[in-house]
Amino acid sequence: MSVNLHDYIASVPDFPEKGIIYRDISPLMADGTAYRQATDEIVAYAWKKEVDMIVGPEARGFIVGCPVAYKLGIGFAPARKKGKLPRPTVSASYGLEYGKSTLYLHKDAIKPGQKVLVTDDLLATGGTIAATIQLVEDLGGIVVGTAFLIELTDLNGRDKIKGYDMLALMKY
Ligand SMILES: O=P(O)(O)OC[C@H]1O[C@H](OP(=O)(O)OP(=O)(O)O)[C@H](O)[C@@H]1O
Ligand SMILES: Nc1ncnc2[nH]cnc12
Repeated sequence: MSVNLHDYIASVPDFPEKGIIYRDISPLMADGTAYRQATDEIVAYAWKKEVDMIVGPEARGFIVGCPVAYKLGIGFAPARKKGKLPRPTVSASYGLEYGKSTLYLHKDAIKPGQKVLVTDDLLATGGTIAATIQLVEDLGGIVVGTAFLIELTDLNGRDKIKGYDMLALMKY
């Protein structure tokens, strides 16, 4: 059975605290068929790219990346927010649609030369993905692709990752 992934994102809830149109992936993740279908599409992409390792930013990059890593039998490294990782890290700061943040990756998370796929739920301004790519590259990893459930095309996040291959399952 195949489902229309857009249907799960179509109802846009208000999120007054953030003051933006918020694309909530929760309904998609809550449906096993939709979650598996979205995961399988990213698995097929990662398989073609011969990915060795997946890196995803906290928090929703984990939701997208971990099942892909599990299916391929490869590792997943979390890029985390401030104060979460216990061992030495590299870090990168970035701007968001609603604020600023910094991401951290353990220095031993990636081996130089490993082919890495970066996953996240959504590409908005591109700050998060650009920072995650920077962390991987600081450690000598090769970013062979990026994969998202959603791309918000008006925010031109793509421009921040020019030169990197990209898969977006849904565009708004
Ligand atoms: O392309 P950008 O403008 O960088 O925005 C996209 C990022 O924003 C959201 O994460 P958020 O920082 O809100 O963290 P969360 O996943 O912990 O909610 C989303 O999950 C992406 O990671
Ligand atoms: N518009 C949006 N909806 C959901 N998550 C986001 N992260 C950044 N922008 C977002």
